[in-house]
Amino acid sequence: MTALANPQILGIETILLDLPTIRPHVLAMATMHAQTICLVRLTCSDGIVGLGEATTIGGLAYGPEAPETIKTAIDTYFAPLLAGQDATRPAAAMALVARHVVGNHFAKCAIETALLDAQGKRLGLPVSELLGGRRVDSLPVLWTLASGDTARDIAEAEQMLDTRRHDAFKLKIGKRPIEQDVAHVGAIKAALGDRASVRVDVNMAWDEPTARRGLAMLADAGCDLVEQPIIRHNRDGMARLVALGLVPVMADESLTGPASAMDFARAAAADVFAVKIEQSGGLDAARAVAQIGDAACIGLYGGTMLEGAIGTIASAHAFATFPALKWGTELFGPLLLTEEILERPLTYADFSLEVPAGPGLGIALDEDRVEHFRRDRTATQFALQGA
Ligand SMILES: O=C(O)C[C@H]1C=CC(=O)O1
Ligand SMILES: [Mn+2]
Repeated sequence: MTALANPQILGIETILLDLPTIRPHVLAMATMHAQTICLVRLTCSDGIVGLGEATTIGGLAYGPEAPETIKTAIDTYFAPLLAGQDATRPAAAMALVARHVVGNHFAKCAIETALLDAQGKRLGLPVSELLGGRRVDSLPVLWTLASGDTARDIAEAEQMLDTRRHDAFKLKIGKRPIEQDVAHVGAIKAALGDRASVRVDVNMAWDEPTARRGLAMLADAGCDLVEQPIIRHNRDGMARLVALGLVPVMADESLTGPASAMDFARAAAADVFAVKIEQSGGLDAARAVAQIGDAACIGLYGGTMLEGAIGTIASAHAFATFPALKWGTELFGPLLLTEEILERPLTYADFSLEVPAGPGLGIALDEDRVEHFRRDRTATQFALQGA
């Protein structure tokens, strides 16, 4: 078959979905009450439709893209560029995108996901097999305790342990004075004891002297891992914190793709990499981040941007191919939402998430639910009600 006869990309549709969270999710930079998903549908000339998703946290509070900017970028620049391109060559399509689009990692990730989903459906292979082959069929999943209230967090953790849903917990700190934050961590660790791993994410809220103090106090409180204690670009500061050897330090916001991974690996500026498909610029780039980390003997952890089901499963396919995953994953995004948008919900059991075995991402949307939660429909409804 010649390249010309291959199926082509016909069009790309983007839809914003607003989905409420089960409770407020309190982070240093924002408190979430809902999650907005930019859903991508990529239609090919052979009738195959690939799904992708971009999501972020708190609008523009977390990273350089928001669901609305991602939608605009895809509608205005990505879609015209990709129309008519060979749909069977996701890597070639993404190379074309890379030549014409600077940055926009989250949008690129959503498009790559849709291309891989379509190609997997076409070939009858799961995305993980297209990416070199999965090593595992399920992934350990942690839960973030971030209600803002210690007693409520302990009750939530106990319930997660009882139902065997999660036995590792990440606490969001950095918003309150350090003494209060560490007391909160200590109380939760004391309540859970050896039954659970307790870790923290500071989301860059500390300066380096505060982080030095914080790491010592957190080590005493029984904390297993400290994520991104200081600002993303202070690589040398991260290296100094790692060198203290008090508690493992994980890089998250600092990792924006393979070049940053190389930089942090060379500087020994992390004990662990939180690898995220969106922040890395896509699934392929996330795999490169993981491989660089692994080659530098840095532990790997599968991170989330609190994606919904599509982004979560795209992440799961990528993470399932990682050479190792010492620190597990945090792919719990869909569990933080009140609404299901899949025909069949994802399977969480025995502290893990199952990686689907069907073609492509291996999931299907419940189209009625998607229609119900799309922002343009809700906006129209409100406009009609207001009229
Ligand atoms: O890691 C982050 O910074 C973002 C995200 C991941 C889990 C969670 O609760 O928030
Ligand atoms: Mn983080």
